[in-house]
Amino acid sequence: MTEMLSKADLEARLREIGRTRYHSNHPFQIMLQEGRLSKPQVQAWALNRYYYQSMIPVKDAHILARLGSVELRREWRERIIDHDGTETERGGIVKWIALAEGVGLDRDYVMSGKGILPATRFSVDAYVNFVRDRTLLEAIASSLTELFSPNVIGVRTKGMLEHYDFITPETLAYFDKRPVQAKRDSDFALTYCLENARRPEEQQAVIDALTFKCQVLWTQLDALHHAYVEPRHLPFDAWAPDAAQATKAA
Ligand SMILES: O=C(O)c1cc(C(=O)O)c2c(n1)C(=O)C(=O)c1cc(C(=O)O)[nH]c1-2
Repeated sequence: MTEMLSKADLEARLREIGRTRYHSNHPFQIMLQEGRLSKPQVQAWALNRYYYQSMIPVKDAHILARLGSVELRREWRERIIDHDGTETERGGIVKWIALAEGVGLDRDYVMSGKGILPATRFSVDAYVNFVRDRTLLEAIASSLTELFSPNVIGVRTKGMLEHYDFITPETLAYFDKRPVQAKRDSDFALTYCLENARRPEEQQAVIDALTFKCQVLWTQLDALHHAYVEPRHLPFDAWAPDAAQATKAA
């Protein structure tokens, strides 16, 4: 890109990436929300996504350490609090464990990280490393997928409650606060990126960071689909639906 885009044009480019590349378009996501997955396939999703959830505050701590003002740090630290919680309020990580238990997985097994797909680990670690190693602008831009998450969370939650008899509102409590938090966080990140991408190369870096992050999310669903839907090639050491240690005794 050689031309400088207006802020409105850069925002339009970012929204177009979300429209085409966000994981809301992934076949596994569509099967999940349409009730076309079996219980073990939903369990595999919950188990693997725990690793993503557990690493979000770690990647946000990398960003926090690089923010140069009290105001920016105060804003960003909310993300870590949302996931880690406080003495009085459950955070997202604890709520995700409850979700995993709610679909019948054993909490210690989920927290151990054993049995997740290698591609889950590789893509989540790639996200954390990207945020650690790239510029602050790219690190912040890589969170912009959250511009698109309120919509997919709404569709997914509604669909799961409608279609699966083993899913209750309590199980999905993780998602209750996410749309509001995601809107607050992504509005802030978008404003930051639009204001701080002051050269064409920086604008391109923002676009590339969002594209990369869409790939991080997409790869996780590709891996689930490959292992648990079609062709069911289970990698060595991955959780198998009948693995006794992973599911609660009835
Ligand atoms: O349910 C979803 O589809 C979804 C998507 C995303 C996202 O777009 O990265 C996040 C979340 N959920 C989420 O719960 C969350 O805490 C979160 C943090 C981040 C981030 O990159 O900082 N993305 C997401």
